[in-house]
Amino acid sequence: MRQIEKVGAPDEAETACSAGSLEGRALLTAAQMRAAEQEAIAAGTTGAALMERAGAETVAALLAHWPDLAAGPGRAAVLCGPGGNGGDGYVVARLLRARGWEVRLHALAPATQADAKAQAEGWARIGAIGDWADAAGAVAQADLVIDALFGTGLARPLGDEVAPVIAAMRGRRVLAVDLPSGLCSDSGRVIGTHCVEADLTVGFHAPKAGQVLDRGPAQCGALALRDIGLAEGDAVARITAAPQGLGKRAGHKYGHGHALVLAGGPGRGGAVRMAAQAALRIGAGLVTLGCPPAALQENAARLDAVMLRPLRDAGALQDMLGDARLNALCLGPGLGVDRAGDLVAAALSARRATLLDADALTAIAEQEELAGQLHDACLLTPHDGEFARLCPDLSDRLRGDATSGPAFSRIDAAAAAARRLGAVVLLKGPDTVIAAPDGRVAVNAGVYDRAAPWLATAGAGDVLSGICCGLMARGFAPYEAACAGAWLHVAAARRFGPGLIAEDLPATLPAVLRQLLS
Ligand SMILES: NC(=O)C1=CN([C@@H]2O[C@H](COP(=O)(O)OP(=O)(O)OC[C@H]3O[C@@H](n4cnc5c(N)ncnc54)[C@H](O)[C@@H]3O)[C@@H](O)[C@H]2O)[C@@H](O)CC1
Ligand SMILES: [K+]
Repeated sequence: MRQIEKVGAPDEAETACSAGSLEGRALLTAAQMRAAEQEAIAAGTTGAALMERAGAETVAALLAHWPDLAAGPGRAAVLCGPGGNGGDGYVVARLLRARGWEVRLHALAPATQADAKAQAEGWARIGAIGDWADAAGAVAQADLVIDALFGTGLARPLGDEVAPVIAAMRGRRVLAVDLPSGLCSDSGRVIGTHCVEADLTVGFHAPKAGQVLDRGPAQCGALALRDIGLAEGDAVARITAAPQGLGKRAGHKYGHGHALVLAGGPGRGGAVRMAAQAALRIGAGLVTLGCPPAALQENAARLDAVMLRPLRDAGALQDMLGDARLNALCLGPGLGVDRAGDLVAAALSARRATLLDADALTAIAEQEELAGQLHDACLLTPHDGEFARLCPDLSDRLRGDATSGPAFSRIDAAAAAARRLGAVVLLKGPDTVIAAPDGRVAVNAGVYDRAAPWLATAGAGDVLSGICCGLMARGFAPYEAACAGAWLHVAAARRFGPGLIAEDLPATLPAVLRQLLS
């Protein structure tokens, strides 16, 4: 994935957005971006001034990103669409030309938006607006391609007349203004089939959801965010940030919570043992692994600090939960589909903080009455396949072809699932989305981080479950535990780096914590 090589690569200083600089940022939809623009216009600025600023910031960002282009002028192909995005393109063309660049500009369609029209007229006084039929030729000869076809106003698939021009971009440096054309600003999905693949995307004001979700990072390349003087308004989600409150007071281990992690039969305990260790590492005072008697010996041979309890069936779990000090439960990894339903029912009736993953999610998907017992102290951590079983209709909308914008997004899907299930949902992926039933949504944008590919390893998700469960034992509410857990999970992977296997994640947590708490 190209953006991962770029961000955090040796040229990091010129790359405006790494995972670090996106942390905590508000994510906007196209409608929210338009509202911020309208608010600024109502407060006295003009659309023309914003467009001028956007164009100037784009040029500044490209010169910062590619110092060799700053050293001397080259040849640019500027591709303009009919709306505001095209308007930004006309500004960029004028500014590059003023710096001595040879600029060939091609309009896909005449400018129709008022400010863009004025910019197009201004450009026409100093340069030519070439035919679209010649755009591919100009692109093939350019040192730099400026994609200013469509931004937040993309409403339908790009026409086939764009395909040869996109094909000609191969091997060229491509800068997308605001968004790579063809990419949906709200979902990060490609509308239709054609989409520009940029090396650098210069976004304005705030990151857009589509820049961090789904195909967004791959199509955007590196992301440079530039201020254009708008005020912060509503946001659809936030990017996760380094968690607060992980320091520990001195005191008895029971003061730091007691997590119960349930395991399946012999030979199925690897995932659960990693989850239990992660829960301990993240600071739960005590962690007990409950497993069928036949698996006790195997687990005992591989665990020391984690306590073991035989747990024959759901009745035994109910008895065990008579101990109110067991304040967080983890059901899922390796549990076994045969036993999962009864155990999940017993766990849910105790109404403790409960993490549900893997086999526990399958049981909930298959037994409607279990879904009805979910409560707001539950955290569900499905990957895409599990999500499809839990909420097939939402998954279908997410996976179906996107033919018009804005398309249904992973944020929409996770938020709808959280509302429907009445529980926190963490939808796993390179762009993990965490949604609470009260409407809060966060995105863990590990995609802009070199750790992401190393996290695609067996058992990594089980460790995430353990981290989140450990945090819930420590008293974090499920949504906060999920946000912190997802962040810590990526931070551990980033710290460990290449060659990571799931076991390394719990072992790396202390170093991550040390850095956070220093
Ligand atoms: N919202 C803001 O605050 C600012 C927006 N600016 C720029 O303006 C852009 C948004 O402008 P617009 O809302 O005009 O949207 P766009 O410029 O993205 O395009 C909208 C126009 O394209 C047409 N269209 C949509 N999809 C099409 C398709 N597949 N094929 C052919 N035509 C299609 C629409 O009918 C409309 O005429 C932003 O992306 C950004 O680049 C900047 O100038 C700065 C300020
Ligand atoms: K664009």
